[in-house]
Parts: sequence; structure tokens; C-alpha cells
Amino acid sequence: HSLRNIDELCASIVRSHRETSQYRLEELQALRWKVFSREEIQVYQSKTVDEMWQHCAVRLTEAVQYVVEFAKHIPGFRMLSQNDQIALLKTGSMEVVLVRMCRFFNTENNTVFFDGKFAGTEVFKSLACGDLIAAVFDFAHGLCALKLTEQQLALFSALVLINPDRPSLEDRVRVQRVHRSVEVGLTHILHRDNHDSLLHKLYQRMAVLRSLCSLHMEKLRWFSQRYPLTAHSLFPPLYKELFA
Ligand SMILES: CCS(=O)(=O)c1ccc(CC(=O)Nc2nc(-c3ccccc3)c(C(=O)c3ccccc3CC(C)C)s2)cc1
Repeated sequence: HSLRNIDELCASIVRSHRETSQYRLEELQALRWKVFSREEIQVYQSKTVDEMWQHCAVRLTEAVQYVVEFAKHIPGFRMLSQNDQIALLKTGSMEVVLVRMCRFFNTENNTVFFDGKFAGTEVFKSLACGDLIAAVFDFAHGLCALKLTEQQLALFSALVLINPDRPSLEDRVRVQRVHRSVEVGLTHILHRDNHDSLLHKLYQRMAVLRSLCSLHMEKLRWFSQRYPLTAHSLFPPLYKELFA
């Protein structure tokens, strides 16, 4: 790995992250105190379980579509086979959405940017999966505490996505090679930022991420069994393709 290659790899991943975030950090910062009124919260809480799940699935699918775009611009990712790209996105896209949440989570009032304003956990009450929402908020809190820069977040997102341990990969060795180059990039960035201790903490967060995503899949299975019509006909196709 010549230093030039590593710098080029980092630059392209950071550029891809910036171009595939629906909102710039400044925009989210400017909206931080725009929270839902009691009446608006009441409207969310009076939705039925399947209406609220459908509403979240649409939002999540939109966030996942941007993650797919992010992946496509990562140099090593494009070189992988179609099947391996899908296999990595199937399990990794939700994890990257959760990692990106540290951009749109306000730790001061425990709210997340959702539907144009910042929402507390009470907004998601009608989802009937308080444990998933509490776990997602806790995870976002923990990640925000690491105060990642956009560059560190971009490299960490790529590292989470290009995971050679995913099931049903055809060319695991090739994924390992790309994973290692991204890891060298992240280590390089953290060293340059004089924050070497962060890598170990980020690996600990990755373990929490996996359990959070399996909790999400478990809830999705519960939901699809209880509301088969909504899950099969009204969920966005990409959501079904990736999560069902
Ligand atoms: C990510 C790029 S960005 O420009 O920063 C950006 C761009 C756009 C937005 C707006 C946005 O889509 N916010 C969403 N919030 C949540 C959410 C909802 C419940 C709690 C915590 C966050 C969404 C979800 O549906 C979600 C996300 C992760 C895990 C679980 C869920 C809900 C489950 C039940 C499907 S989508 C925010 C930020």
C-alpha cells in the first residue's frame, strides 16, 4: 500500500459519503431544535401498528437507497461480483444507516431526525417495538459519544459495509483484501487525527451493531407474520429485497 494509494482511497470514500448523505451536517445542526409538537406526536401515536411500520419502512428504504449509492462509489466495492455486492448490502446497509444516525441524533434532548423534525422515542410508540427503538437510541448515543468526524464516519461506514465475515460470499478473499485496505485507510486517518485509541472502540461498536440488526430482523419477522398484507404489498420493494 503506497501512501498515495491510501490517500486516494480515503479521499474517494469521503467524497462518496459526502455525496450520498441526504443532508449536510450543517443542515442537520440548523434543524436540531425543531422538535415535534404535542399535537404532531399525538398524530404519530394514533397511527395503527401497520401504518407506522409502513411509514418507517418508507423512511428506512430511502436512507438505505443512499447507502447503496455510497457503496457503489467505493473503489474496491465496485470490483466485487454482483452477488457479493448484494450479499454485503443485504446485511450491511441497515448497519450503515445505524452508523450514520450519529449525524442526525441530538444527544442533548435524545431525539432523532425523522420526517423533517427531531423526534423522541415517544413518536415511535405505535410501532409496538419499544425495545428496538430504545436499543437504536442507545446505540446512537454511544456512537455520538465518540465524536467521529465526517471523514472518520465515512471510513467506518465503508469498513462496516465491506465485511468479509458476511454469509454466502462467493469470493471472501477478495472482500478481505478490500476490507483490509479500508482498515489501513481508517487507521491512517485516525493516526493523522492523533486518535489511535478510537479504532478499538469502533470495533466494539460493530459488535453492538450486529445484535441491533438481528433485533430489527426479529421485529420485522414478527411484523410480517402479524401483518402479512402490509409487509408483502405495501413495503417498498427494496426493503423486502434487503430485509425480508
Ligand atoms: C443518513 C443520511 S442523513 O442525511 O444524515 C439523514 C437523512 C434522512 C433522515 C431522516 C430519516 O430517514 N430518519 C429516520 N429515522 C429512523 C428512526 C426510526 C426510529 C428510531 C430511530 C431512527 C428511521 C428508521 O426507519 C429506522 C432507522 C434505523 C433503525 C430503525 C428504524 C425504524 C425501524 C422500526 C424500521 S429513518 C435522517 C438523516
